[in-house]
Amino acid sequence: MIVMKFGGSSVANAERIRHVAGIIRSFENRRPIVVLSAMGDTTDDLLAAADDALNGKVSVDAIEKLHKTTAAELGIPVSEIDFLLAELRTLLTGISMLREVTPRSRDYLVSFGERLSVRLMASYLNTLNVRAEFKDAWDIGFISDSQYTGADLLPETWENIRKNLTPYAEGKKGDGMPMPIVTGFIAKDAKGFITTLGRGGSDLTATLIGAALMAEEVQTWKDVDGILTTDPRIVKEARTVPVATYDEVAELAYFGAQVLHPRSMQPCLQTGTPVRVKNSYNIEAPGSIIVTSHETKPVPVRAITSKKNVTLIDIVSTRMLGQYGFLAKVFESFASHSISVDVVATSEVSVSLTVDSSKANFSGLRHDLEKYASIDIRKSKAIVTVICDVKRSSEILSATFDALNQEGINVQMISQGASKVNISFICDSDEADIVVKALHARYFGTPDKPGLWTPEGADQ
Ligand SMILES: Nc1ncnc2c1ncn2[C@@H]1O[C@H](COP(=O)(O)OP(=O)(O)O)[C@@H](O)[C@H]1O
Ligand SMILES: N[C@@H](CC(=O)OP(=O)(O)O)C(=O)O
Repeated sequence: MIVMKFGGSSVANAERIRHVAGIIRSFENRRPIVVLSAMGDTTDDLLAAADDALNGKVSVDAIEKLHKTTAAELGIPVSEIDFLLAELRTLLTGISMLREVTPRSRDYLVSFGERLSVRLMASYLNTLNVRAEFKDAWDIGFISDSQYTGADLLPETWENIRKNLTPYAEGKKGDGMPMPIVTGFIAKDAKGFITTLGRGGSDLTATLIGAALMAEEVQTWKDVDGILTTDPRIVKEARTVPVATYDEVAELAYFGAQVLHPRSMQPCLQTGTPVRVKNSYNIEAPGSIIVTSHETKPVPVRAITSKKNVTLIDIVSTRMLGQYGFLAKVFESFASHSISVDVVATSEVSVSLTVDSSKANFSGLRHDLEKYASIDIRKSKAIVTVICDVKRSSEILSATFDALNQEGINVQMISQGASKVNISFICDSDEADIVVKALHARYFGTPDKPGLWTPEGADQ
């Protein structure tokens, strides 16, 4: 049994859905369980519709048009999705009348994307004589806490998945059991309210199902040839990383690579279930396989990623010079304002750290910290992270600083050591792309100049 997850870009319209159905059929002998995201940019469109509704405008026509047109082009009766579209319109009308939307309502609203796409795919597969049945994730036991817009799945989800999907997983082709087409990204909390797992959360739905059922592998199908050496929108020569470890991919995702959801590696890391990243627009490409660190050899540099819009905070002790407990007090202040920290560099009397600017209210924090320290808050910074073999850090850092020096870039902070697979640098946000390009060129080369290493780790 395998799990096949298709992201929004892979199911963006009727033609893509037909193409994906063909991919699913080509794997029918491996007893696939399919996880889908919303079609194309539907999640963003639903969030935009919520904002319009807050201003009194119910704008669901484009979303309705996309899904109704897709149903018609696939030869599916619109009745399969009509009731969902009607419910969506009612919800948006309600939001426009109330002029308010809570995180809970926002989750309810965005859930329509995945609920629509699985109904379309299941119906279409049945027209191809592939017995398929859509499953809203809560129908197979996805239960989460109530942290709306960023919910954590509860442990009982694992057993629920086994109970609900093992009969299918252990069945055989032709036994009449319908192929589950499961909504990614969404779940329900104990009170029965719909929750979402954080943007990009369909990857986590897929890896959890794969881990719970001990699948042969989890395939995540995207619009790129696999995990690439960096974001191809920054460096178009980015190359496919053939193999990576769960830890490397988790750090890559956490530090900005959109390609996989930051928490999605955890379940398969626990069970050792391989994850394969494939391109639904180029099915011949081998993709990337994600395995445990015992199953692959380290390479000097695996990939580079960047995370912009971070804030660098420098904190220098005034009254606690040399006294233990300074750092504990600092982190206690951050915790009391629910601000999570990304990268840290410390000395006995000072600490520098980065936080995600979009999530932090600094006034309360500043008030706390200034009781015992002087602080300097610097916004519009970026973290550039090199996923690498830190045992070769001297060689990597030498090449890195030489490349940055040539670009006239001054690194404002560096962090290495906490993680065994990453070195992070802080620079200004508007320098981040220059840094990524310079490092990618130095490590992997450009069309007219070889770099130091190949993505497979060989010296060039
Ligand atoms: N290191 C990387 N490797 C591959 N893709 C990356 C990387 N960093 C950023 N990306 C971007 O992530 C996108 C794929 O992620 P996503 O849009 O979530 O796919 P999907 O919606 O199909 O699941 C790619 O189109 C690419 O632009
Ligand atoms: N549709 C949701 C969930 C998701 O994972 O989407 P995608 O697979 O397209 O990244 C989102 O946009 O966040």
